[in-house]
Amino acid sequence: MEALRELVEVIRDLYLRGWLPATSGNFSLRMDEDSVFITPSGKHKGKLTERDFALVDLEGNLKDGQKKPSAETLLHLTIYSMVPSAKCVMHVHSPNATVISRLVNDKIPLKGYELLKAFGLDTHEGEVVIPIFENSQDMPFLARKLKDYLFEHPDTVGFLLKSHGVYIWGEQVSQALMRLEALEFLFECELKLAIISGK
Ligand SMILES: CSCCC(=O)C(=O)COP(=O)(O)O
Ligand SMILES: [Zn+2]
Repeated sequence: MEALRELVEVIRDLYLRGWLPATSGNFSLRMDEDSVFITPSGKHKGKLTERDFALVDLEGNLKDGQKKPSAETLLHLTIYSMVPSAKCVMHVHSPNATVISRLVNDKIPLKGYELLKAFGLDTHEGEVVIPIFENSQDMPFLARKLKDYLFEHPDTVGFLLKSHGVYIWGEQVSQALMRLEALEFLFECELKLAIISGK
């Protein structure tokens, strides 16, 4: 399947960028109303193939085979249920996302950047807010927090888990990747500005 092949290539590339160290990160692709391909838990992301993906329904039940879906499957499924346009979800442990999540509380407002157009804004004058949730191993708890937030803020484009990493989604693999690259760049800019201004 073309989109899954494309996603596997993207994952390898992101691994080589150093955004998926030590088996971290997870990725999914919505196939139809009730089927999602998701990366297996604990697998090295530089060596993944299309055959490694688990197929689950929107409640996280395996639809076939014996694969162990990502431990963070519930977060992917919450995004698909709350953002019907989302067809691909990416989660990485990129350095800038992880560092900025530790430095800032609650949310990161991104304003004035030309690259905000990656999120569908017409001009640099708009604002994109990236919320930061406390990290937790309790996925149902985290999924409830995320669901409540997305209900209140339906235009959300992604979020951070504190000291953990970033989640982003898109209407197809290429849009999710573009938005991930844009966010990582904007986080790097914000971190550099914080260093320069001594904040
Ligand atoms: C070794 S990374 C810790 C788990 C994690 O945060 C992650 O992104 C990967 O979890 P998965 O179950 O999808 O392999
Ligand atoms: Zn993670």
